[in-house]
Order: sequence, then structure tokens, then C-alpha cells
Amino acid sequence: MGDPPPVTAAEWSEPPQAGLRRLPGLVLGAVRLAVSAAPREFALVTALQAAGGLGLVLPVLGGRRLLDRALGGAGLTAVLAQGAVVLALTALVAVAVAVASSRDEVLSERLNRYAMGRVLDVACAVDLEEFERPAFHNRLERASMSARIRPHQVVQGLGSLTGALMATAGVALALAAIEPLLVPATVAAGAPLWLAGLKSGQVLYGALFRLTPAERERSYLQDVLTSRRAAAEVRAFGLAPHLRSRWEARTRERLGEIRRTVRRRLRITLLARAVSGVALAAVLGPLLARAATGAMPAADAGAAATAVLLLASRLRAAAAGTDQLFEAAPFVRDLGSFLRPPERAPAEPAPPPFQVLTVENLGFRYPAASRPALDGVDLTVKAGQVVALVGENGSGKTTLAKLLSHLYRPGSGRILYDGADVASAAPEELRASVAVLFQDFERYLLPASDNIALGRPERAGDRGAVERAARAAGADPFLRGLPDGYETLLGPEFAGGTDLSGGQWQRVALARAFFRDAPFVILDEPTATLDARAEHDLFERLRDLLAGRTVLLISHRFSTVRTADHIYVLAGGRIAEHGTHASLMAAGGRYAELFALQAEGYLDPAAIPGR
Ligand SMILES: Nc1ncnc2c1ncn2[C@@H]1O[C@H](COP(=O)(O)OP(=O)(O)OP(=O)(O)O)[C@@H](O)[C@H]1O
Repeated sequence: MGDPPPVTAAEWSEPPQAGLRRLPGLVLGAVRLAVSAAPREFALVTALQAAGGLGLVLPVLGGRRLLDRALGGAGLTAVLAQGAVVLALTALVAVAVAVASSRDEVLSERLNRYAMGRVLDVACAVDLEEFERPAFHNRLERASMSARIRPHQVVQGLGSLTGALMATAGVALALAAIEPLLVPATVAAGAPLWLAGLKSGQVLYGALFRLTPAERERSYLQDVLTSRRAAAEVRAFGLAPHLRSRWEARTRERLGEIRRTVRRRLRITLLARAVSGVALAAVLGPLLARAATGAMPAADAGAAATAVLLLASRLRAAAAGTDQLFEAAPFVRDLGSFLRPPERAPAEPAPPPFQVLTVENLGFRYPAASRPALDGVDLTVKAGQVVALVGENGSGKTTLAKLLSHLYRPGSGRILYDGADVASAAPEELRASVAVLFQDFERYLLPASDNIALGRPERAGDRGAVERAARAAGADPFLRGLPDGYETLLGPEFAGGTDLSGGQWQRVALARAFFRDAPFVILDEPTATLDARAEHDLFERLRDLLAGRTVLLISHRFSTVRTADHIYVLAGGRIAEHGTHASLMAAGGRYAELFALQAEGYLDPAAIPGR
């Protein structure tokens, strides 16, 4: 797709000449994309479209000769032979056009698959932090929309332009034989149409560029109104009318912008046609005047005028091709800029799993946030330890877990494996030795066994390991009880699918983390939805289950935290205190206070130490 610069908000208002300058590069980029996506279809469709374009003129010229011969008294055989040629040509053109259009459907699909595949590759490769930025989502939305139709539009435009230009060249040659000067004059009369196509394409892109955020909101609302995930809450709170009216508002905005754009494009087209029509009249006028005054034989003037009109109609067909190119060009440029890989310093190989993980003065701020989520965090985790993170909502626990699992890069400070900074190591390699169970883990609408095996897809075939992980997470009994056991599809939206309870889903997600079999395990609220017995069982067995591994445990349940080897208490993105349960209780600080608050709910206050 070439190497176009990133698209800015001002893109759509760029002057037409800038668009013209970039066009060859963009066409080349789209052609390269088509050649990579579907070389055979691309060659065939382009050749057939060109042949179709040329073929449109040949029967006309052949018909003229046929008429000449018939009127000129040529023999019946010669006339019939000429007629057969014209018929054959017409049939050939019809076949070429039909085959081109059917192959074009396949080409469109393959182009879409290829371009969309690349969009998906980029979306999966970008840093997680990008997903926090609205600008990224706008670009992703536009790239996805563009990938669907625009590269194909360039190829189509190119095909019809090639065909139209071949036909144009044929007519231009015929006209040049009568009156050479009329050729550039007629071409000049068609120029406004091309300029209008260029401007009109930019106007459309500008409108869709401006509409992207509203369009994303509209899609989001559509999703909420139609997804199973939100269906219960939408009904329980009676949200449909409210959400529907927000959707209507976005839709009205869209309609307004589209109306304005259509009107603007129509004005541009009408103006161009008017100017072009006047220019064409200026070409034809003197010709007819010369014929009227006898300065030119009427037959020559008639032939020249017919050729001028034919050339003008071919030029209009060529303008239809360029219109497609001009319309697609800014979108293809936008797509190209999205697909351009971000510049990154080459990553070094990741070090082996740590014996000691040290965090020094770690800081991180979400792009949309005004305050840092983590600020000056220092922490040490030794291999084989169970370390707990506690703290009130929003204190930074999940953010720290995401940094330690190398999903976000530190904003400041360092993460050290055995004393060596891992900042320049490849994050995906570092992540290979970490297993994370997120608080808001994903529920994959896939068979139960896949839901577990996705913990390490390259070992997905190891059925024994899948079942061991399920047993460890306490998921085995209920998975066996499903209609197709481990092969049951977890997604009632699909035929044969079923659903699990919240706690059962959490155990499946836990099994996924176990299946990953990584030396560093991060569990963010792993028991939030488990019943009391399941939670108790899990923590009783956690050390055995994860023997030899390092565990970072985030939990609001102090009963599960107290057994950790070391506990860090976060407050406002900083480490407020740390130590063992006993030392923290003895210190009587924030931990002791939170512990006591929770215990109060269960126990007689007199039984709580320090009360
Ligand atoms: N994507 C985000 N964009 C902006 N701010 C965020 C984002 N995610 C979290 N925050 C903010 O960062 C801070 C830390 O959030 P974090 O999720 O790490 O807290 P937590 O301790 O895990 O909370 P909880 O106990 O509720 O899970 C909070 O102030 C939160 O509002």
C-alpha cells in the first residue's frame, strides 16, 4: 500500500492538486494490494474490462463499415460477412462484460478478505494502550469500512478507466483524421468533469471522516440494543426507548451530514457539467458555423461533429472511472496509513523467567486520565512466592497487574528481571511466561474445551492437560455434566450452545490460566463470583496447584489474602504499606483497618484483634 503519511483531520480539505499528486501512488498501492490478494482475478477482470471498453467501439465502427458497404453496393456475401463480424464482436463484448462482472464479484471478496485481514493483523498487533484512545478507534473504524469496498473501487475505477481510455483513443484517432485540433479542444471540454470528480471524492471523504465518532456511537448503541449481553438489563431498566432515541439522534446527524454532502456533490457535478457543456458547445459552434457558411463541406462537418460528440461521451465514461478512483483515493490513503506498521526499536529477546522481579518507581497514566493510575510504585516478588495486592477500588491494582504482565509499557520507572530492565525485551516473549486471569475475563462463545485450551493455543490438542486444568479449577464436574461434555458450545446464541453461571464461567477462566502453565501467575479477583465453599477450596489448594510458580493475587477478600507470603497495600496509585499479614495487622495501618472493617461483617467485634 505504499508508505503514505498519516491522515490528519485536515485531510479532507486538502486542495485538489494535492489529491492529484498522490493519486498515482495510491492507485499503485491499490493495484499492489489487488495483485497480492487475487492476482488471477485482477488480471482477468482488468483485461476483460479493457476489452469490453474497446469492444464497445468496435461494433459501432464495424456497423458504420457495414452500412457503407450496403449503401456502396457491395455484394450480398461481403455485406453478410461484415454483418457476421459485427455480430460476433457484439457477442464477444457481451460475453467479456458478463465474465468480467462475475469474476469481479470474486475479486471484490478476495480483496475484502485480504485488506480486512491486514486490518485485523494491525488491530491485534498494536499496543493495548492504543485501545484507550478514541483516535485509534476512529482510525480502526474507517480502516475497516474502507477495507470492505475502497481497494475494489480503485481496481474497478482503473478497469473502467482503461476500457474507456482505449475507446477514447480509438475515437480520438478517427477525429484527428478529420480535424486534429478538435481532439485537444474536446478533451479540454471534458476536464471540468475530472476536476469535479476529484473535489467530489474529497467532499465525501471529509463527510465520512467527520461522521466517524458519531457513527461509532451509533454502532455501539445498535450493539447494546441487539446483543444478548445487554438484553436483560435493557429490559430490566426499560432502557430501549432511551437508547433508541439516542440512536435516532445519531442517525439524524448522519442523515443531515449525508444530505449536506449529497447536495454539495450535486452542486459540484452540475457546475462541472454546465461548464463542460458550454465548452463542448464552444467546440461544436464554430464547426457548425463553418458548415453553414460553406467554409467546410457539410458532410465533413457532420462527421466531425459526430466524432466530437462520440469522443465527449467516451470522455464522460472515462470520467466515471476517474470518479471512482478519486472517490476511493482518500480512503485508500487512510487505510494505507492505518496498515503502516508503527515504528519501534528492534526488541531484544526476553530474559528467562525471573528469580526476583523488582519494580522501581513505576508510574503509569491512562491516555484519557488526568491523574496517574500508578505513581512511584516499588515492589519485589521472589520466584515461588504468593504475593497479594490489596487496596480500595481504583487504587491501581489491576493497572499494576497489567504492567507486570507486559500489556502496558511503564510510563516511568522500571521493571527488572533479576536486576535487568526488561523495557527493550519483546513484550510478546515476556508475556509467554505469564498467565493472567482478568477480573473481566472473556467468555468465548466456543466449545468448553476450547475456552480452556485458549490459555496456550499451541497445546490445544492436549486433552489430558485441558481436563487437568479443569479439575484444578473445579470446573470438571459441571463440564462433564453438559450435553456434549467438554465439547459443548458455550453460547446459547448458536445452535446446540448453552450457557454457564457466572461462577462456572470464572472457573473455566481459571482453568484457562492453569492450562497456560506459566511460571508467573496473576490472578485478579479470581474468586469474585465463586461461592464460599469453592473459594475456600481453591485457596486451600492454591499453593499445591501452583507449586513452584510465582503468584500475584489481587483480592478484596482478606480471608484469602492473609495467607500470602507478602502483601502490598495500594492507595491512590502508590504503595501505602507492605509486609506479612501479621506485621501489617501489628502496624495497625490501612491494611488492619480494611481487614477489621471486613471482619466486622462476619464476627462479633469483640473477637477482632485490636478492637
Ligand atoms: N482505561 C482507563 N482510562 C482512564 N482511567 C482508567 C482506566 N482504567 C482505570 N482507570 C483509572 O485508573 C485508576 C486505577 O484503576 P484500577 O482498575 O487499576 O483500580 P483497581 O485498584 O484495580 O480497582 P478495583 O478494585 O475497582 O478493581 C482508577 O482511578 C481508574 O479510574
